[in-house]
Amino acid sequence: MNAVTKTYRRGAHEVHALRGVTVGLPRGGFTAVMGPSGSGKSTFLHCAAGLDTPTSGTVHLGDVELSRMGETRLTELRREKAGFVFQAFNLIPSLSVADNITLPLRLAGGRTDRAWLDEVVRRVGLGDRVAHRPSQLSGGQQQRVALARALVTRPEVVFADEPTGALDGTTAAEVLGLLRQVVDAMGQTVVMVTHDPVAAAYADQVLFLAEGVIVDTVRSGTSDAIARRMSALGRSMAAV
Ligand SMILES: Nc1ncnc2c1ncn2[C@@H]1O[C@H](COP(=O)(O)OP(=O)(O)OP(=O)(O)O)[C@@H](O)[C@H]1O
Repeated sequence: MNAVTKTYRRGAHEVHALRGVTVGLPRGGFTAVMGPSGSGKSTFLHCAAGLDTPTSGTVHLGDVELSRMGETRLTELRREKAGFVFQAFNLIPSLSVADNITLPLRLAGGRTDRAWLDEVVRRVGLGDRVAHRPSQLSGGQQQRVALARALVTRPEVVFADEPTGALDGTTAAEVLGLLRQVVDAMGQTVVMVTHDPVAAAYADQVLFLAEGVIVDTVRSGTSDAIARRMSALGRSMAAV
């Protein structure tokens, strides 16, 4: 993404959620995005994924430029090139695990590659649960379904917005370990917004946003180092 700004209008006011963000997210890498509340993390993710369009600047997803695309084409492109994992899992309760996972393929009018589906289900450890309904699964298992659904289209990037926000520590660690594994073993690119330094430490690099700009990047940071960077950011914001 290059020189991306996003300005929201709230009544007579303008909110500058992103103020000129230029960053390349490494293909086959795991990037975490952190920052104080209101720093623009969700806006960044939404612009990067084509869920929202920037006010100015350009966004590429793979080799396609999103920023000037109409809504219909953008929707198609998101289905083809982006996978999503949200805090609230967002599974369809009336569908089985298998049907939840293959939903993006059906929406895109594509065929299900049986071998790939089996591979994805195996990788996320859901082999014996495919006939279950989401309500019959634990939170961690539901998030595994969401991850499988995100991977099934072989997306350019998996975008995860607080994927462990609703999970306890042990279950969160399992889901983060899986995200790490899809990067290492499958070469998948993952971008994750998180508040949690422990979660961010699973990433290869952590981008720190403050007031709509990237103010720092930490590579291969421990959770302690990331937490220290975050609290320093909090203090400098509080001093403004
Ligand atoms: N649709 C919208 N309309 C108006 N203002 C918005 C909208 N979405 C976000 N904002 C504002 O833009 C700024 C950045 O919001 P954003 O949600 O990207 O931050 P964030 O870092 O994800 O915050 P949090 O950690 O609290 O989720 C905030 O001031 C927010 O109030």
